[in-house]
Amino acid sequence: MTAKPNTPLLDQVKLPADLRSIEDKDLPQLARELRDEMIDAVSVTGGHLGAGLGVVELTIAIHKVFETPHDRLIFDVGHQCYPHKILTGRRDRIRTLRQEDGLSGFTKRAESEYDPFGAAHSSTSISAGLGMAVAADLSGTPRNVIAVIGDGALSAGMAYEALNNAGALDARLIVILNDNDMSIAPPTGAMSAYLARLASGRTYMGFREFGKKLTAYLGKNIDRAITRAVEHARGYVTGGTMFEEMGFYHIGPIDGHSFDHLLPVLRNVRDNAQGPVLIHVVTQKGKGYPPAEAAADKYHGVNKFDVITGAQAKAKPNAPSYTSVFAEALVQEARHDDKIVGITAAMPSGTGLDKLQDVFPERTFDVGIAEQHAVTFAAGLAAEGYKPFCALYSTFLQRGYDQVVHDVAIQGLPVRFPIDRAGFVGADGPTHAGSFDTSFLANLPGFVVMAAADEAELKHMVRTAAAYDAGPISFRYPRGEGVGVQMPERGEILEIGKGRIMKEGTKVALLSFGTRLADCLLAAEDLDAAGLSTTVADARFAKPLDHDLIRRLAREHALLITVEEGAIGGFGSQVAHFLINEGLLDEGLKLRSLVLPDVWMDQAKPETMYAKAGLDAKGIVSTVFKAFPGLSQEQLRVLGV
Ligand SMILES: Cc1ncc(C[n+]2csc(CCOP(=O)(O)OP(=O)(O)O)c2C)c(N)n1
Ligand SMILES: CC(=O)[C@@H](O)[C@H](O)COP(=O)(O)O
Ligand SMILES: [Mg+2]
Repeated sequence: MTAKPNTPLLDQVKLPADLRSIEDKDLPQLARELRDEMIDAVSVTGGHLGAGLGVVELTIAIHKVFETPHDRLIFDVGHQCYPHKILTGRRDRIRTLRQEDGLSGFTKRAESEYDPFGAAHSSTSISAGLGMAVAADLSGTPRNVIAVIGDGALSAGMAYEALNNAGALDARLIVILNDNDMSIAPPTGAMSAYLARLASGRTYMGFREFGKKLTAYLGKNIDRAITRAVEHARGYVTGGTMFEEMGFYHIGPIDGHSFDHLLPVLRNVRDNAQGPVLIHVVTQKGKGYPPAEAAADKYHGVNKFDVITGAQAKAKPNAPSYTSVFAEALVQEARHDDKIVGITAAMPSGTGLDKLQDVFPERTFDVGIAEQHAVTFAAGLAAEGYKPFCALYSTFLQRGYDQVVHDVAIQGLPVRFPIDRAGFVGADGPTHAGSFDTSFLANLPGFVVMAAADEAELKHMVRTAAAYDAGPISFRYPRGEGVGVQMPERGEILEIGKGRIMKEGTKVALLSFGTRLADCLLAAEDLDAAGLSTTVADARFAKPLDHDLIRRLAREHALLITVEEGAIGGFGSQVAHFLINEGLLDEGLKLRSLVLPDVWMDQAKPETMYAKAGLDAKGIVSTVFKAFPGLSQEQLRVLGV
């Protein structure tokens, strides 16, 4: 296809097949148009911008050379997939990105045949790609499988498990390492230094050019065994890369923004590769958009913004964010106790540990995208008398669960787990929802499990966790801003296992765990007005439970409802289990447990998601109404149900 006069090339590309008829020489023009389209789209949707800008040429080149979707293209994390989505039939929906009923912000199987594997959690692409490559071998299906993984994602252990296995299986898998020398923050760890050496080694490049020409020549004429021998020999001359030692044919580094580099290498690999190949491309996160290029975070995640100036829309917060309250409270406690250390898994700004890093850099550790390691690293510190705050988003804590059980809980080590992004997170959708941490922590013997009802409670829980040395302790809090309550200068130390009564009633008891407390208080106003006198209590602890409080609520009310921003198996289940075995249900108490629904809820505004889940004031009132079918018309009118 040659560009029609006065018609943007991008308008002629509905699917990659259209792209493949564009001449190589016109691809830079297509890249310019694609980059502009993406910038414009994200300026109105917000989302992940920097990563996608860095892979515009790479994405075009891959779809140009490989027969997607027959050839499988997997993006690691998937936050860089916006160019891919625009090129694969979703341009018309790209401005619905990360919104209710809109496109996912990550790759998603259900969304397109061009998304063979969903992502969002990091470092899964090589494993999934290897699975698909082996499936192709087993089924005798000639197919290329390409996994695009970033340098940050390559700091996770899972990536090495996959590289190790791929090398052993000698599978026909193409791994493209997208090295932009950035994670969300600048990368940490020895791997990023190693990659930097690879990307800058002139001598290495010189020897490699000669070695590659020789290998390529031999590779065409002699079977793979010889080629591998030569490759190995080359390694001795040029100091083979770690990837080659793991059985990969390593190509690069090459310029990931140059079609002159990308196209011949991809075509050569497509036509000649027999075993696993790793192509190391060097790109720039935020490429082509000066405000992103200039930003420290390369516009990794942005709000809506002005395309001309790059200025991001900043909603005026009514209250400080939970993350900032946590960060300031931790710094405050760290000033009082030099045993307090902070650990993040590549999310310093997201968790707020960058604030601790500013004040106590020597007591703050960014271990890379390595949650498993983060947890056991914290356990090692705790074993030596330190007070580690291992700050992980709820969803990412899932990655280190066995370490929580095996290395922390069984040994009763006093690791502190600040769990941010508890409950629905909104735009990131089901992959990032913090749904399960209460369920998977409150069942561990010896664990103390807390949830902050508001930002003042969060300060108390940071102080309590800092003071608690008897074993592991966690406290969860949601994404976004607090409720605007008065905050203490410094948190108080809470009595472990003790909840609090917020308001007294006589007929209905609402027992909240976490920030649904505000909705419980609102619901109680309506219930009181309808003559259903309602008690509201804040449990504060899912473990140990406040047995005295629960007994009292059970004995003095007709209906007890537990409310939490977590899946079944968490706080409500713990309470129900206690009530059952205490015989407190034998006396006719009505019990209801409000939890996150047993479905993967797609992205929307969190308040919309909670309303859909029946976890807002209206949903709580409705639950009471259903528990008392004999309500009068007047009561129903007052309840608005
Ligand atoms: C298991 C897990 N931990 C943390 C994250 C948060 N996260 C999303 S993208 C990212 C950085 C990825 O860096 P890289 O792979 O280099 O991609 P780039 O943004 O540079 O293109 C992180 C830490 C995640 N998605 N998954
Ligand atoms: C892609 C990824 O996993 C992170 O960028 C995540 O989206 C950050 O979430 P927050 O925006 O809640 O910090
Ligand atoms: Mg990177």
